[in-house]
Parts: sequence; C-alpha cells; structure tokens
Amino acid sequence: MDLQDVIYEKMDGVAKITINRPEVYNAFRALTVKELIWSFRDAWDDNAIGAVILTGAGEKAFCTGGDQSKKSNSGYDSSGGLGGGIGLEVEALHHTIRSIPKPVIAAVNGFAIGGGHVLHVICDLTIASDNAVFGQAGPKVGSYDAGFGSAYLSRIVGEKKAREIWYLCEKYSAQEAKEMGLVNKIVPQAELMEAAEDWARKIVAKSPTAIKMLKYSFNADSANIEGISQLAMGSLAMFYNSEESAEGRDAFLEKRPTDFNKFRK
Ligand SMILES: CC(C)(COP(=O)(O)OP(=O)(O)OC[C@H]1O[C@@H](n2cnc3c(N)ncnc32)[C@H](O)[C@@H]1OP(=O)(O)O)[C@@H](O)C(=O)NCCC(=O)NCCSC(=O)CCC(=O)c1ccccc1C(=O)O
Repeated sequence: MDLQDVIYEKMDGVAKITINRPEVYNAFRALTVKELIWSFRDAWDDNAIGAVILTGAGEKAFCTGGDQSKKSNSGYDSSGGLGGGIGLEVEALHHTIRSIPKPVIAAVNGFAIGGGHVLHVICDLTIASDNAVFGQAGPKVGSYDAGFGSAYLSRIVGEKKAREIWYLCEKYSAQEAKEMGLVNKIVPQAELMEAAEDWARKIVAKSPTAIKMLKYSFNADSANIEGISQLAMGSLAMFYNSEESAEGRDAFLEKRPTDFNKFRK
C-alpha cells in the first residue's frame, strides 16, 4: 500500500507505525485510519514481527483525534458505510489494535487528546515523554467515544477519574497520567523511541505463544465493550448530524468559545 498519512517501518522484529500529519498535531482523517489499520494488519501477518510501536511524527503530538476540518454533519471524510456511519473506521482500528496478537506500545511524544487519547488507552503499554499531555476533548467539540474511550478507560483509572476526564476535558501531565495508572513509564523526550524500542525488543525475545495468549486473556475481561462500542459509534453518527455537534466543531475551527446552552433540554 502506498502510504500518505502514516510511516510504517520494520526492524529487528519490531514494527513502528507513525501517524504523520504533524501540521494538524497528528489528527486523523479517514485515510489515516485506513492506513493505520493496514499497517497493524501487515504487522499481524508478518511472523518476523513480535511487537508494535505506535507514535506520532514531530515533537508536539502523539495524536489529537479526529481532524475537525474533515468533519461535516454527515461525519468525517469517508462517505462509505464502513465505520458505523461516522465516516472514520475508528471502531475497526480499536478492534485491530486489541486483536493483533502482539503487544502494542504507545510512545506518546506530546499531546494525546480526544480520539488520540483513546488510541493510547487501548494500546497494551504506554511510554510517555516528559512533555506528554493527556486528555479527552469530545464534550468541548460535540463528540464522544462511549465505547472503549469511556468504559475501558474507567477500568484503568477508576470510575470517578474517568468521569472527571470526560466531563471536565482538562489536560493532565505525564506525571499525573502515571499516578492514575494511564502510563507505564516516563522518559525524557529525546529518549522516548529508544525506551519504546528497548521494551519492544524485550517482548520480542519472549515466547510468542505465551505473549499472544496473555494478551487475549487480558482482552477477554473487557471484550463486551466491543458491543458497547458498536452502539456508541452508531449513536455518534446520529449525533454528528445535529446543530449541537456542529457548534463544537465550528467553535474549534473558528477559535472561539462554544455556546452549547441552547441545546440543553
Ligand atoms: C491538542 C490541543 C490542546 C493543542 O492546543 P495548542 O497547543 O493551543 O495548539 P493548536 O493551535 O490548537 O493546534 C495546533 C494546530 O493543529 C491543529 N489541530 C490540532 N488538533 C486538531 C484536530 N483534532 N483537528 C484539526 N486540527 C487540529 C490546530 O487547528 C492548529 O492548526 P493551525 O493551522 O495552526 O490553526 C488543541 O489543538 C486541541 O484541543 N485540539 C482538538 C482536539 C480535539 O478536539 N479532538 C477531537 C476530539 S473528539 C473526542 O474526544 C471524542 C471522539 C472520539 O474519540 C472519536 C471517536 C470516533 C471518531 C472520531 C473521534 C474523534 O477523536 O474525533
């Protein structure tokens, strides 16, 4: 596949997938999500690969979720039926990251916000640079991830903290993220890739069958969230076709405060 939005590399048993849209802080559009799925599936299919690193290009951001400039009232910029009607195959991407029988390490090199935050939450492990910033943004921009983004997040940080993260849309430092169990390790930004590659190589040296079965065992306990995620994305498609959702997107793009009051009923 000829990749435009993603850089895909393989070395010493480790696949590295880099979201490459630094001009929009690595926000994803339909093509980005398609290319991410393709890359993860290639790594899955390649018996020489034992671990995957997911990161973002540049020093500012890991990923900031859906590209707001590509969102219309009928969803993001893919018009097909894939993706539950939201125009982005986010649900399939989440499924692929969880299903690939090889650990996925998120190397968070800056902002992990919104749908970008959900991506690192779903990854098996997270290593953050000391300047990384974490948080959800959906309620500020007329969106939500009521699947893995909320239900699985609450398993990691607890119900109260997950509700705080979604309801307030505050930003959290790498240290705060580590304290709430969202991050496995923090390193200086210059050492991030070295640290991720070091952990990946340690995993690659282990029994692949043991690693695969452990990943599936960890997944089994939260597998029911897949069904919730399908419902969530279906409801999101309907919500996107509303003035309320459009107000959030437009305010972000116009760099002005939101006015959601008229939608309270
Ligand atoms: C990340 C920020 C907090 C950084 O703020 P700041 O340092 O002030 O930089 P900015 O000037 O804001 O940004 C620099 C530059 O990047 C552009 N940009 C950043 N993020 C996006 C984006 N998501 N879409 C489009 N463009 C983006 C920004 O416009 C600037 O460009 P200029 O040309 O220089 O003006 C801040 O940028 C920020 O808050 N970004 C938005 C984050 C966001 O709202 N993401 C979507 C959230 S939706 C969600 O959380 C729930 C939904 C969800 O998870 C989901 C589920 C299913 C499908 C899709 C999604 C989804 O994520 O949408």
